[in-house]
Amino acid sequence: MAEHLSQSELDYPFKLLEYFNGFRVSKMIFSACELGVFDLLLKSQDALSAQHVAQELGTSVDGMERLLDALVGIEILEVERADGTALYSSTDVANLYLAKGSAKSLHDMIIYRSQTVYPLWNNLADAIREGRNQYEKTFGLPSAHFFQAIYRSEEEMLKFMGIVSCHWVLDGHDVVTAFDLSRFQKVVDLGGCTGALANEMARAYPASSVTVFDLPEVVEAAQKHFKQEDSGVTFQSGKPEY
Ligand SMILES: C[S@@+](CC[C@H](N)C(=O)[O-])C[C@H]1O[C@@H](n2cnc3c(N)ncnc32)[C@H](O)[C@@H]1O
Repeated sequence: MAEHLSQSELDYPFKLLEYFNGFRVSKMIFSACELGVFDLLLKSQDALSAQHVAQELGTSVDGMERLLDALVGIEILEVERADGTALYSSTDVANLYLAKGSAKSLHDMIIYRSQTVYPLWNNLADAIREGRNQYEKTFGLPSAHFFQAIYRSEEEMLKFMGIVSCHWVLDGHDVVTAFDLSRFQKVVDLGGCTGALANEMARAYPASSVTVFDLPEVVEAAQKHFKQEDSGVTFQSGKPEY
């Protein structure tokens, strides 16, 4: 029988403390991404001192040293010592997922979580009390129309589209092949956004015709910024009210 959390935690609340501190771990990674730590370490051939990183990224040396040590503590960075100086380098995982530009980069997802999702979750208790999203309180935006709030500017819309694509880079192939969908000759991804999932679908089932349907401004941006040549996916736009 599965052991309940409360029973295993009675002597010492390891898990609970880990849960309480989860936001600190998230914020360390978010901040390092925003400051460009992972991009700099990826670009550099050599391991770098905190002073070097701080100078390149325009931060305090003390703050950067603390951040780098904390990232070593959670095994995202590595450290070695040379003549008494700590030199930091990225792990393969950080290079692949946290720096910009790799095929599997989750950078856009991290920035969106840091700048949009995290502030919204800061008002989680109010969301539960009131039974509605917290765009108004968090960002001063009318929240009745969810996507009007999310797409409040082109920049915000592109950020949202970036995070949607990131998800499917990780899980898209597994999702579309979890069941054999080859007997469906026509597939429409309603609200298919950038077409990231549709691309996976088209790759897995080359005999099917795959169409993405989304709002006109999203389809335009998808084709301009996220288009995958040769994917065979077609786009159609419209704005059904519901
Ligand atoms: C949460 S996103 C999901 C995107 C994608 N299906 C995925 O799972 O990655 C919802 C999508 O629905 C689209 N959408 C929202 N309202 C819509 C409407 N009235 N008509 C068409 N698409 C809409 C949004 O632009 C967005 O791309």
